[in-house]
Amino acid sequence: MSDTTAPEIKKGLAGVVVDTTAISKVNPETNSLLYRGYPVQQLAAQCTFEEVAYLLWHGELPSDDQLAEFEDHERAHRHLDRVVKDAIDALPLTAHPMDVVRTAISVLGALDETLAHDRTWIEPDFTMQRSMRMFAKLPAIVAYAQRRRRHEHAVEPRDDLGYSANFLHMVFGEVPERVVVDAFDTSMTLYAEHSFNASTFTARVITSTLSDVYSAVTGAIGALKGPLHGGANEAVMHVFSEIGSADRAEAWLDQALAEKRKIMGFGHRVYKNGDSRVPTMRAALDTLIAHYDRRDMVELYDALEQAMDARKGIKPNLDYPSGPAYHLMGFDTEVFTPLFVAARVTGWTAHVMEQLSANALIRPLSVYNGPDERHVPGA
Ligand SMILES: CC(=O)SCCNC(=O)CCNC(=O)[C@H](O)C(C)(C)COP(=O)(O)OP(=O)(O)OC[C@H]1O[C@@H](n2cnc3c(N)ncnc32)[C@H](O)[C@@H]1OP(=O)(O)O
Ligand SMILES: O=C([O-])CC(=O)C(=O)O
Repeated sequence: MSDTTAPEIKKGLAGVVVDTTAISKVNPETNSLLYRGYPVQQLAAQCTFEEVAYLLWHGELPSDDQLAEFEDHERAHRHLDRVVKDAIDALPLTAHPMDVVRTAISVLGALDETLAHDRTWIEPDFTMQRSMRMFAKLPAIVAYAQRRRRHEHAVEPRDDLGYSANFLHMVFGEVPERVVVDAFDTSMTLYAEHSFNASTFTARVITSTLSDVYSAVTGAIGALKGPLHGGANEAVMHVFSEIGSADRAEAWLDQALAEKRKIMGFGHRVYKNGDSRVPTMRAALDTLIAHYDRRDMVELYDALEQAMDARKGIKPNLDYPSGPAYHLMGFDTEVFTPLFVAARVTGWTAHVMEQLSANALIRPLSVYNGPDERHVPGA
């Protein structure tokens, strides 16, 4: 008898609702994104990234006192231990910065003595403290990764600077003008959180086994690296280099589509009419283009966007404006996705805490389509 009850397979879990979350709401119908109820555009305009991190972890925006205490903690944990620097130095200079960042987070976990001694790592206090440490140290890790590639010495953090100004100081050895710091801070807020995307889901799967928060973040970094997810911001810059100038965008696109290539920085699993974060990041990119006097960049940006809309009706995602923005700020292309890590560690760890608070092991089913049962000769 044929099986008439074969389960429906949802490839890529497309359209599958797996849990609830109170951290963010992605709404493709209204093209909106809320963090804990607040529109992300308002957070980007009114709040620092530190305030956004506090909101994601605690559910509410901080009072002045709470923010001061939070900033003190963040500033106190910015330094990178010699052991972590040594571990990074053991890697070849050719290692991709995403691999450097993933390794550094893994090393931080291995150095955490609590993990060696007991299983309190699933307790909320432990997870919150360690999330803060990773959040505070990631700028130093990313800065170290870029400066090392350039054969430059490490720059120590400054505790008189906010998160974004200090981040840029550690990468470039100086604090850039306000317009650059603001654009960078905006990008951090926009990248911070996006419900059950692939890397966040990875973090939740790892957490669901009652593993620790470092392991969850290490795995999430691996998931983010791929060009269908966070790796797209780096890939956008490679596309821009391939195209060269605005007048070549249409011909380049026609050929790329004929070769069935996916155009990096376009399309989204959830948003089908444009990514809610793009207008805010595009506005930030425009301020950078004016600041650095790079009209050529926006001409190429617009030409490819218009050609893609005309050919496929597919809109840009957040990685499309972020890639050129980070390029103008002076980051190496390979460091773009690590910047995404530094922002998204807030969202990932908020999800780790949410998962732990109402845990169920994540373990879906599959339909077997391999050979029928057979026997090893002689068995
Ligand atoms: C921050 C982020 O992570 S945002 C995502 C960043 N990733 C990228 O920019 C990579 C490029 N984009 C893509 O590959 C896809 O749009 C994804 C992976 C993001 C989403 O993909 P899915 O939801 O699985 O949509 P899917 O791949 O099925 O696309 C539907 C159709 O649109 C096409 N399409 C979607 N995105 C693109 C693209 N960027 N370039 C060309 N065609 C595309 C697909 O080829 C497919 O066409 P078909 O129906 O003729 O086969
Ligand atoms: O939501 C997604 O699938 C990808 C994305 O935009 C993000 O993680 O920011």
